[in-house]
Amino acid sequence: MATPLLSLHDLVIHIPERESGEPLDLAVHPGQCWGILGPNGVGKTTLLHTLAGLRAPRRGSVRLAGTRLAELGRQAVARRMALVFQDHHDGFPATVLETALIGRHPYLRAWDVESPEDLAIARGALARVDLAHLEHRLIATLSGGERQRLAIATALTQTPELYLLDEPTNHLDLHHQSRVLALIHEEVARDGAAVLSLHDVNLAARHCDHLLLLYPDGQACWGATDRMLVPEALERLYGQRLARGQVGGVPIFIPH
Ligand SMILES: Nc1ncnc2c1ncn2[C@@H]1O[C@H](COP(=O)(O)OP(=O)(O)OP(=O)(O)O)[C@@H](O)[C@H]1O
Repeated sequence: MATPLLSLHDLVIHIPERESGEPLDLAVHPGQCWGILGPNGVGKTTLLHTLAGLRAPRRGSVRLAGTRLAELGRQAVARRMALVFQDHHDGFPATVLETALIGRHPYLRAWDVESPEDLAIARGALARVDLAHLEHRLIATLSGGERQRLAIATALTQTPELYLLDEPTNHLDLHHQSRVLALIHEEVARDGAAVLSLHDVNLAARHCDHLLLLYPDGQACWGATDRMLVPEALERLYGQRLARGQVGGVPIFIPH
């Protein structure tokens, strides 16, 4: 099989107050969309930060396209991997378009200015998340959902192969939840890959082809979505009884 875009080797993430965790050994290949599911505080964000090389694991390693993350420079990583994390800090008063253009920085040298092509890529990304009409707005004036869509647009502007997204549907209305997950699908279908944490099992069932379940005691299991969506496993994951139904051939789970 071809080299995976991302691979986890004997990886144990560092959760300060947890003694141990099951080592993760899995590979994310082009064309795959992986969902991370688990209750609050289980380590979804910590895992994504570790996969991005922003936090050291307790044990094991992460490889990006076959090379250990630790051996790659940040610019090389940023050309292949885009991150959408939960905290959006305003560094300085920037417009929506200026912020999306940050996605082109991995391709520019120190004193380069963005080219017309960079501008076209950023504008195209803003249009894909329905933000084209706000390109001149200051980001401090955006709503929570608009900020989240801008973060997605900035990642799209980066034109990476791999997306790491922490709760990408956060703050989004129903239409934009669907829209953003469809966009991720489009990127994955172009030989990309995505790893995203989600709180909504039903979105995961519909949009992810592989799932990683993280349990509070440090246990984990992973595999193809249809094998992972077992009601008993999900009930144990969340400590919540679930009723299962089906819509259009896709399972749905409702707390009861
Ligand atoms: N700097 C820190 N010091 C101590 N504990 C920490 C620190 N950072 C994170 N933790 C703890 O590590 C655990 C995992 O946090 P993480 O944010 O990865 O969880 P999560 O699964 O993303 O949660 P949520 O679903 O609530 O977003 C939590 O119990 C959190 O309180």
